Amino acid sequence: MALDQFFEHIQNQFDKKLPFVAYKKPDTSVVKGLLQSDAIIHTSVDFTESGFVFAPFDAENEAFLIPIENSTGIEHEFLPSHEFDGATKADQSPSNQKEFHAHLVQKAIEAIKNNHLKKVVLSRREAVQPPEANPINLFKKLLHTYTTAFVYCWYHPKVGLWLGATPETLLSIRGNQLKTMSLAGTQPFKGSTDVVWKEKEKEEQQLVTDFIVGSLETSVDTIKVSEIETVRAGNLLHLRTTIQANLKPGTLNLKHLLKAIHPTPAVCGFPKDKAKAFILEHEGYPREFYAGFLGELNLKETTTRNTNRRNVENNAYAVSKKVSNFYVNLRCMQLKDEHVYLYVGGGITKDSDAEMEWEETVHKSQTIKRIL
Ligand SMILES: C=C(O[C@@H]1C=C(C(=O)O)C=C[C@H]1O)C(=O)O
Repeated sequence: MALDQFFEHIQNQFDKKLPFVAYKKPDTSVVKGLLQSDAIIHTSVDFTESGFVFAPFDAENEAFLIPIENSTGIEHEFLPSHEFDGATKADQSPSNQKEFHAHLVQKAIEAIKNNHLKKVVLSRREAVQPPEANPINLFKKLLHTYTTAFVYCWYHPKVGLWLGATPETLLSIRGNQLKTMSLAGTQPFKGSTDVVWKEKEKEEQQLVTDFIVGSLETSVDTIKVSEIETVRAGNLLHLRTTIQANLKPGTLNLKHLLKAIHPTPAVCGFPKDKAKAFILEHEGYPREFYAGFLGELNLKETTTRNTNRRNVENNAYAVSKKVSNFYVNLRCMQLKDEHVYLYVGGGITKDSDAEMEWEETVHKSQTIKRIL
């Protein structure tokens, strides 16, 4: 199958109003698709199913599933033709949202100063001009522009269509090995990753690391936490810590792990329940799948090993592992009922400045705006 045919399959599926997901994992050169054969809504009950999961911010709501057994998988090598230079475009964010956002940030700072919260991530939804291009073309543009992101296009006729290019891994599980990251703190990329971070950013990122390590503790044997590094995501820089662990033998319980870790303080806040309640009460719009998570659920990965001894027919043996790779749904947009929305947010702490928090959401909105 040629690459054009890959995209034609996805386009046909969309034209037939059948569910699908197409995606490329960070730093890989394969674009994959999972095309569901019916238009039924499937959900994940306990994350023991196999397929591709699309879960909302609010874990009380349903996580949708494209089950492996009801779908056809396709894939193709994908080599990006050009890389994005990181240039920032002029601000086109609606100023009428600015006042509301500043108010919201102020309310959060008060709640933090009154000791109700330590951090809360506040976001907004921005309606953008419907792009002329169709979603499959937008997906292609995202693929070419953001090579180190998890880039996806997810569609269900009864739910909507989402596209994104996220820099954040929620959880990767391969056999008994677990990987995740703490990603927080934002500044515009201006040509170098050798930058200075303020205490505010360092503290808010450390809070995410501590939360993740704490929430994994009962499920893992050993845990390795990397040094903090500065990473680039399109026109932005973030602070990142990589966390790796071995799950206690025989204890893989994805439902339990996800409940503990999602949503992290990178997209919700701390303490989790209070931050979530603040968001649901004050943000003034439904996040739906923004800051939720999505990705491969319990896929079987088989690697063949050969012991290299001659004339022994059955010395090649297959090792099979269950693999899950979930990403946080950030830098995303939604096409729904003739509307096009993009979603952006940032972490608020006691040291936040309302104007700068607004600017941060404007910068984040450019990840999507530049492909429209
Ligand atoms: C909430 C978003 O991003 C998250 C919040 C960040 C921050 O507060 O600095 C940085 C990266 C992400 O973990 C978003 O992109 O909408």
